[in-house]
Amino acid sequence: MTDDLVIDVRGLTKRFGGRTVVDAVDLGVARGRICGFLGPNGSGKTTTLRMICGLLIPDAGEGTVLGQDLKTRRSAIKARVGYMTQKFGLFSDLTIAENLEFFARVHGLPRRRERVAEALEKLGLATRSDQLAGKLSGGWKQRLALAACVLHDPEILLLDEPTAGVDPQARREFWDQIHGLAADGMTVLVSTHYMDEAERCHEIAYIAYGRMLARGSIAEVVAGSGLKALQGEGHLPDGTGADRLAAAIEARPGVAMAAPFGTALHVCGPDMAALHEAVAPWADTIHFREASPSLEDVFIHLMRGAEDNSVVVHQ
Ligand SMILES: Nc1ncnc2c1ncn2[C@@H]1O[C@H](COP(=O)(O)OP(=O)(O)OP(=O)(O)O)[C@@H](O)[C@H]1O
Repeated sequence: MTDDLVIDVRGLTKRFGGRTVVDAVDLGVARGRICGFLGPNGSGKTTTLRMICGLLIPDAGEGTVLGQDLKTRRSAIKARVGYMTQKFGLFSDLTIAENLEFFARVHGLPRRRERVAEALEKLGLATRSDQLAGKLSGGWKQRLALAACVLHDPEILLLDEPTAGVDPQARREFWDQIHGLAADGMTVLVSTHYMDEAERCHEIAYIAYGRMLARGSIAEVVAGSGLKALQGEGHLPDGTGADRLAAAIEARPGVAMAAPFGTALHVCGPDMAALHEAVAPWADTIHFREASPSLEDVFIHLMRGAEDNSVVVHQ
């Protein structure tokens, strides 16, 4: 194990039927880091998380989680990892405290009452402990699910789209909780489709069609994509806004994608000179300035360049 890598896996591979849904994925995450796991639907994020927490046996690959061998020490890994699934099951007719007591019992935890009290306190649930889980808003339900996942004092949290469908304020508070846990030494691997959440991670990993396509800090991933961008604003003489030129500009050579953002147009491609050339027919009246590509631009670009693995190959 590399010194402080608490997740250190290489070549992780999983096949279902004839399809390789996770294909030779390498991932290292150091203690106390929050790593965002991004990628299109069905790209293998959940499957990777399940292999890392010892729930699913990889078909190939090796590595350690918390220094424990992924192949031979799955039970030891499971005991020290908290895993919040996409549809984490809570009992709607039990209170917050009763739900936590139930999970503490399932884990066979000693000092149940104290642990529940600690989790309630740590995640800001103490004042609501008597509320029925079924009556909570989406954000509070997710917070309760998070409390249930940390009851057994895990050292790693694997969170699978924990805030899907939760409003921005509640998502922000949820992320504040995640940062609080990480500040205390928790390592977090969290899958998400939200770009603002990716930006709250220390580092990100982007997977498409089972393959890891980008890894690093946001600045590293954006720079590594080699993508350049122009931002266009203004109107043509006939009143057409820059945002309406997306299709025409995307069809030009050298343009990987063009997309409206409000009244502005975002144009991306691998070569800045080619981008300027592509927008030249409109540049008299539309003002195009060089911009940094967004993380979303980079992800869409990576995904379009990746090979679709959704076709079943029967062997
Ligand atoms: N037990 C299984 N049997 C067969 N196929 C499966 C199984 N589990 C997952 N898959 C397939 O593997 C692929 C990867 O699924 P996975 O859930 O890991 O993707 P994901 O990136 O988490 O997707 P999402 O963002 O939609 O949650 C999908 O095509 C899925 O249908």
